[in-house]
Amino acid sequence: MSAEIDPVKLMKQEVGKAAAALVESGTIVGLGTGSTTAYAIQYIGDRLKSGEIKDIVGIPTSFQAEVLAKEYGIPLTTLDAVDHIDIAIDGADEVDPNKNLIKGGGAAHTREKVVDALANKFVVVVDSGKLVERLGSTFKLPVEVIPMAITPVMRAIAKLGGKPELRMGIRKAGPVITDQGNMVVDVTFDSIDNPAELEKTLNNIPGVLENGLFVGVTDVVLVGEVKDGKPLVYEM
Ligand SMILES: O=C[C@H](O)[C@H](O)[C@H](O)COP(=O)(O)O
Repeated sequence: MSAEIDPVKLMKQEVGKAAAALVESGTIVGLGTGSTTAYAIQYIGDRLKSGEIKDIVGIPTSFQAEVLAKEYGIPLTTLDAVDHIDIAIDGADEVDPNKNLIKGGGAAHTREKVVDALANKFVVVVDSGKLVERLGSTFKLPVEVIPMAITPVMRAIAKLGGKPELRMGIRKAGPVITDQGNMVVDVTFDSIDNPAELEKTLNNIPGVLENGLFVGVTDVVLVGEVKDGKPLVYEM
């Protein structure tokens, strides 16, 4: 009897492989965070190992991406050592029809925004369950906040009409702590009508480091889908 293959895992694998195929020899590659990008990192490593591509360097967007890149043999560098990024590959929690995103489900959105926004080509990898008509409809908006400002920031967000919740750790007592040593507030908004404006408004609250709205940054969205039991990838 053959074991059931998880369709979501299959979509993530296929879309990760499709994104990894876009990486060319001699390029600087932004390495995103999350379970979908993890497959892209794995396949980039496979292509390097097989000699299909050579001379690439990665810029990780998180501790997780750094660990995976090392595991799969991708040499790493930092933003201090390069003057551009050719391509960045990263996941998302929601994608709207204008290719705007909510990111930060893994609390990595601050570094991701730095790297993804610098890339000449920013490729988003998602399974079809992440596509939404309106941002905020299925996922709470992550906001990274410096710890001493957590109470006033939550108050300010509530005044904007959001319902903020401090993100708590799983198998760790207390709040989630980001790679920068900060906390994350997940905010429910009844409706995000103007993502560009909300992105700026939230970042303007003293104590907010960065929020998970990525507006006007994406170049390509690769979507993984399973149809009749078979995985397929298309560009949105
Ligand atoms: O902070 C995490 C990132 O923004 C991820 O790229 C995002 O949460 C999507 O992750 P996944 O591919 O695991 O759904």
